[in-house]
Amino acid sequence: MPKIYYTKTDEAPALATQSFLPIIKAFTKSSGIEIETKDISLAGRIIATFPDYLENPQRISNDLEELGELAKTPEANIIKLPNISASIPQLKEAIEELQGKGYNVPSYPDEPSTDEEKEIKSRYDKIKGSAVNPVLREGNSDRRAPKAIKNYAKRNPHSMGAWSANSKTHVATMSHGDFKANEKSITIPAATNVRVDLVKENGEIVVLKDKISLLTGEIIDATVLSKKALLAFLNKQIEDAKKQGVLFSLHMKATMMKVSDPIIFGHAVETFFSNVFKKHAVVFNELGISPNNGLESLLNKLEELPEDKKKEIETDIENAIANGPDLAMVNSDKGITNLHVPSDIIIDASMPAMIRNSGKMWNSQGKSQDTKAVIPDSSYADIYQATIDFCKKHGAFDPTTMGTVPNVGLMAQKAEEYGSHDKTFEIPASGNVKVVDIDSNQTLIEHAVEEGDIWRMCQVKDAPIQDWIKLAVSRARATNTPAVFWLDKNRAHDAELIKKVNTYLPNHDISGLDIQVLSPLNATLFTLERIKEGKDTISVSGNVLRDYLTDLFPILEVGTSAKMLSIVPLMNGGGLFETGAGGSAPKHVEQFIEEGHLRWDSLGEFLALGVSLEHYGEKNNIEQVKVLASTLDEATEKFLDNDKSPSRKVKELDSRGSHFYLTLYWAQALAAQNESQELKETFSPIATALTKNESTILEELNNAQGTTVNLDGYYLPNAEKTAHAMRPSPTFNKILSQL
Ligand SMILES: NC(=O)C1=CN([C@@H]2O[C@H](COP(=O)(O)OP(=O)(O)OC[C@H]3O[C@@H](n4cnc5c(N)ncnc54)[C@H](OP(=O)(O)O)[C@@H]3O)[C@@H](O)[C@H]2O)C=CC1
Ligand SMILES: O=C(O)CCC(=O)C(=O)O
Ligand SMILES: [Mg+2]
Repeated sequence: MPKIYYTKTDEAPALATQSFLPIIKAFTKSSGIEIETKDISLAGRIIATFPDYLENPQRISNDLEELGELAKTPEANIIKLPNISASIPQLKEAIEELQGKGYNVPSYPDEPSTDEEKEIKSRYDKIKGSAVNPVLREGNSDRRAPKAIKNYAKRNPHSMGAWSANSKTHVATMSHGDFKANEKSITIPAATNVRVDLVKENGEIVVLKDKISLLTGEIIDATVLSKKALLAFLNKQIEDAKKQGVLFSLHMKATMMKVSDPIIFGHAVETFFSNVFKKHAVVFNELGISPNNGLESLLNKLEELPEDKKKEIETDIENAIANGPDLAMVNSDKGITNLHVPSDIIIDASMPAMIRNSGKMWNSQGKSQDTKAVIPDSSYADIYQATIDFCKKHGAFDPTTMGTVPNVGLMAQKAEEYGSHDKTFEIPASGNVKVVDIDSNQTLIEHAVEEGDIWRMCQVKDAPIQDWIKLAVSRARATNTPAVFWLDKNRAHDAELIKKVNTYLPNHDISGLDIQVLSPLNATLFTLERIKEGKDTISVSGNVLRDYLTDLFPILEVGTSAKMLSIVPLMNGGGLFETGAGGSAPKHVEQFIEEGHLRWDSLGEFLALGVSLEHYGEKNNIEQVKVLASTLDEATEKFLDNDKSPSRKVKELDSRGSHFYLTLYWAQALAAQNESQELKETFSPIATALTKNESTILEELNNAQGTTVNLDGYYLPNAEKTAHAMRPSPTFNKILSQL
């Protein structure tokens, strides 16, 4: 019997899983569906990577690798919850926690010197950053707000901060010397292998990458960000933020862009605290401080110093903060700034959250303030500036009337920038970087570089591009909605992609469809005008814009991307069902531990399960499973109608209570339907018992709130304690156990 694979991840979604997965298993059991859990949590991935360091019973299989292989098969049916894409500080915390629990995994070597340390670092580097999604995403992305969700948002609009035409909020981005400015791109005419060389000024050749295999029709592009230009830009923005009295806030994707963006983040930290770094250069060097890991890691390292030295540096840091522009805060109560941890402010979620909040972020007093959003590379920055300008002119969007913007995203097989980690280099010495065809020895792309510049190469294969264009046409057709390819003919990579769009679109029936190609800026303007008028527009975009737009529009339209349907039709016929675009919500865990209330909204999981069951039923031609899917859809609609999403406040309905209501409505829908007698018989008594015990169950769930919760760990919480904490209603558990 084929299986459904459910992923064990991290933080809030992992907690929610402890409550929701037993429900899924109970409901699918009588239909013979086996739900297998695969551990792709950060802790799980670390443990699976170092079997040779562990005792036998501690070893676990490499579930991510297995799922990655499975994703390439027609049998794949995977429900993927958000997981931590770890920055180095998070990775180190997780390692420390595991070591404290008796796992003898090695520490992360910051500056590996021996071969053994280099090998350890290379294993950790595969776990670092966004290491899960690109492995599983063997298909392109189809993310949208189902009608029921959109209707719910129209009836129950989330709060939207008002916009003033006088807002000083703006985007600051580089005008030259960045990735956008230096991009070069070509389409490969016939399969070949290339190498990346750095030819130093003295003629010496350093091979940066010895072999990259390319397929016929693959688009490659390479570009470089100038360190000098970046530093000049950052200095200017820090000064300007202070002059204008706005918050300085850096927005990056240090997780998915795990090589380039931590370096850029580090330059921002070092520039902001330039006097401190200059004055204490020797000590910092001795302590092995890297600005790329952020201010928090720096402050932790200071603990190793004698008290007076530590105090002196801390005072210098405090002075730098006091003398600089106001810094945007991640947590003003705890004094955590935008520059503390590279993965705290992630552009896809943080920019829309700011736009939703009147264009303001939080300052150190916990008050909201106009902001300079610093997005160093200009490739995609103008979509945010355009949205800000639009809000300044027209006021905030109105969720009760606005249209929707589904996305079809080019993502498969590590497409574009998000697959560039292994081809991104901080340049060790000035010279020229060349992409050289190994067979012909011909240089395909060349850039002059200086020491400290960041050079990178991206790839996107032809088959995923064809699949993406097909998916765009099929979504446009299915919904009769205009589709816009967000591509800039003046950008080298996009120009190559536009050629493909022009080649492959005629392979499809596009009669009567409105399909356009617009630059990201014009596409933003076109789309914003339309959503304001209540009209829908499909965005068809590359991988980075997929990521940005599937938070931007959902957050404006329905309050959070966690409520989105996120399907990845795998290119070999399987299905990967992601749970909205929401992340792993670390703040939710904090609240749960402090007061026993989990505000994680599992709508994304409900929707993913619905499409996963539908896929299962259709693929295996099992009517009963199709009924499970359609009744789950009904239950989800009722869940929305009755507003049973978790509240933000303790002692009110939380994730566990919301799961109870979904269960109740699902059981009721199964009891009410007549397509499957077997399901009707199985679920009628369950529906009756749940209905009868509603108030008892709610009371039991509510009583579990209001006190601190000890899960005995963050990255690897105690399984029993977590399961116990997430299933505190004996009445509910007993009813489920009857299935
Ligand atoms: N697909 C994936 O695997 C993804 C993983 N991530 C990872 O998640 C972590 C956090 O990323 P971050 O950028 O902060 O984004 P998050 O989406 O986790 O957090 C931003 C905010 O969005 C709201 N939110 C997100 N999901 C939900 C939900 N299901 N229910 C209710 N509210 C929700 C929360 O708001 P509030 O606090 O106001 O309740 C949350 O604090 C990182 O490690 C990141 O790498 C991020 C994106 C996707
Ligand atoms: O993989 C990650 O780090 C984040 C993924 C993400 O933000 C997305 O796909 O929307
Ligand atoms: Mg995202």
